[in-house]
Amino acid sequence: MSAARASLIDTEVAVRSFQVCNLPQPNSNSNSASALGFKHTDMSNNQGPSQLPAGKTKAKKRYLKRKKEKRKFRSKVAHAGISSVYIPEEDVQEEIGTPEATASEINENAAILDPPETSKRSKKRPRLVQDEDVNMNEPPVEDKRRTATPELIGVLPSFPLPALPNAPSKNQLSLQGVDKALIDAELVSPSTILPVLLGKDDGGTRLSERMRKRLRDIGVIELFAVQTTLLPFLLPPQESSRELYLPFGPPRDVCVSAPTGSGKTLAYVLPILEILARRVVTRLRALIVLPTRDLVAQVRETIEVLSKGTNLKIGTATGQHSFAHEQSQLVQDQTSPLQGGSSKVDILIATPGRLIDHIVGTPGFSLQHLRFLVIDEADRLLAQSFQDWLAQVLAATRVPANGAFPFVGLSRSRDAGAAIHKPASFDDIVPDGLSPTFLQGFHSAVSSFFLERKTPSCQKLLFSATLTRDPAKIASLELRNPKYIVVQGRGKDSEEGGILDVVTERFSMPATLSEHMVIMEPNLKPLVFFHLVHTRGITSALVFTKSAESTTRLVRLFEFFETVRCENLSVTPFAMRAYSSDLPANERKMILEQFKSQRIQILVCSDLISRGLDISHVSHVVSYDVPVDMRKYVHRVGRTARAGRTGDAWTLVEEQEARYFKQMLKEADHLDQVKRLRISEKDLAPLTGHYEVALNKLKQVYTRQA
Ligand SMILES: Nc1ncnc2c1ncn2[C@@H]1O[C@H](COP(=O)(O)OP(=O)(O)OP(=O)(O)O)[C@@H](O)[C@H]1O
Repeated sequence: MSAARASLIDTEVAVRSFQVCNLPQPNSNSNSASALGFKHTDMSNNQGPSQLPAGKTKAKKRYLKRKKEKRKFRSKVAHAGISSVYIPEEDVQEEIGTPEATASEINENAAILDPPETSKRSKKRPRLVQDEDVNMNEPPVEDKRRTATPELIGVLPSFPLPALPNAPSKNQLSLQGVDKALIDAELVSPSTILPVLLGKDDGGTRLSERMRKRLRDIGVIELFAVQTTLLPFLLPPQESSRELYLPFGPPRDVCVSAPTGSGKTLAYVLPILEILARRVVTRLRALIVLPTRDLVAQVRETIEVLSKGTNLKIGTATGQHSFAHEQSQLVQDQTSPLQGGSSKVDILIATPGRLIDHIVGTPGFSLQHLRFLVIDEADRLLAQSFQDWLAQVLAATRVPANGAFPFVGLSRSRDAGAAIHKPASFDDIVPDGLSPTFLQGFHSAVSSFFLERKTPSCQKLLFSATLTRDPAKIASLELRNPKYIVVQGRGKDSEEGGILDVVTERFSMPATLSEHMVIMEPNLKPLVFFHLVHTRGITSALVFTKSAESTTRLVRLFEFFETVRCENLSVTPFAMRAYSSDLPANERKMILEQFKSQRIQILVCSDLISRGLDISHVSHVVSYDVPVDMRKYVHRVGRTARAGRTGDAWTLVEEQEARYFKQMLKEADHLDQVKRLRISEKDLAPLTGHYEVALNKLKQVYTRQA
């Protein structure tokens, strides 16, 4: 069969299918057939019998006769007013040449299939789109560029014009890539407090009767928001169900962001003491890491006060004493190869440097039994990478992946890995504890139901007023299903705002803090400071400078000034002292004691003590030199207005620094909170004479030194 013939057959098939559907025939068929050179009888014209070939067959005659009868019948029907019978001419014509099909059969089929309206419509052009194709839910969008006929506009579907998607909001963008746990943080209002009740009823605090009594004894009558949130999370409801270790349901780690002075220390100290109070044997079960010796001493004091009557032993490792002395204070037995170490303390408070020294170099010092690992001032400690302290501490709390016994203490090597993971023979092992980490070490050697692999129960608790959201730093902590708790400060009511504030590192401030800035010429800065000291009712102030040199100069100038001012007056000069890391430890301790007992009214220091230091009576904080970043600002001003007390913070800003400082506050969404204090020359006039004398005296001192 040639391709041309195949094409013709296809054409005929198409024509038939059109007939069945009663659609008009495409005219092109006959044209295409003739164009291909085939002799083709054009059946589309309504030709009469005269055009038939001369020799008629019987069938054709019969057909013509019937056709004639049909015409007669049609004209009769028309006369009778019956117009609903449809007899398509085309169908009749098509049947010519197919003698089997009679005109009456065709006529019958046509009458059944097609109502008269259809016959009219079939003559029209087929509609491109049916009405029901158009989505009625969407209003048609008029495309003015199209020049369609009104008929087409009515029937064509309308598609929305392309448009740019809505840009994500700034808030949405801020949350992108942020740890899901942080987005799901629990937001806590500072007003969430609980009373500390005496007697059987714990008032929802989950604290034991003994602990509540102890708190009342030291004047704590209610728990602050961060404490009321964390205690129920860390303490099971029943005292009797407080297991030391949870090998089959390891606890979740916790990250807490709460303003300065909001009571974060008690929030971790109380649950640690409550859980460890059940221990029988002394092991190192809680490790608290802090960035400075001063903070270690402060937290130790708090724990000692609250742990009275529990028999828990507390130790510190800060490097303040000799290494050998610390070793003897921390480890019972430095000679026996005890699997879990042999600790003299239940709770160790340490700075990271000295802690690593003990992990690496103290025989019998082990973190295998650790139940709590607290990292206070977490953002600052995570920023410290010396000796890779965090990785070493985490490694010391778990068993190595190869399943070797975690054997500690016999190596004095400086290589921590060697000390912690040194494999030992089974004979060397002297089991002395049942912490999950300890038991994990046995798994590879002894297969037993009782020694089936347990999950370490070491729970990490992170705290800061300026918690980092840096995913890399958080990842380095290897947190287990962490829960974030965010205590909102002043003016942070909305849920979205609370999380966004943490995510965008806009830190909360205590609600009781008032903040001011004074912008002045640089040469007037000391005089402005002296003016504030004498006119703003200072009783106890912390003053922050940018360097030890700046501290020394300010203290000397102030001493000269006070001497001159008080010469002719019967008043006691203000006592101001410098507090810096250059001073020997015991002198620093003494100065701090004098400040705490208010024998010194003004302490001038660097950012060394801007974090964590808790001195309740500090009425004012002065940033004599502007802080370099918002974190430092938050911690400096946070030395006042603690635990619900009021406090004032002033920042002295030299004219050329004003733009930078304001921008820093603006970026932290905090500019509105810091009011500008204007001090005129008239205000300063009463002090100018004394100031000039003091300045000259200082110049003489420096000239002599040079
Ligand atoms: N429930 C309480 N009732 C009364 N005083 C409390 C309570 N909880 C804590 N305090 C006191 O509030 C002060 C601030 O507490 P803490 O030092 O723990 O604050 P912080 O949140 O750690 O502050 P920072 O971030 O500056 O270190 C301390 O003097 C503490 O004794």
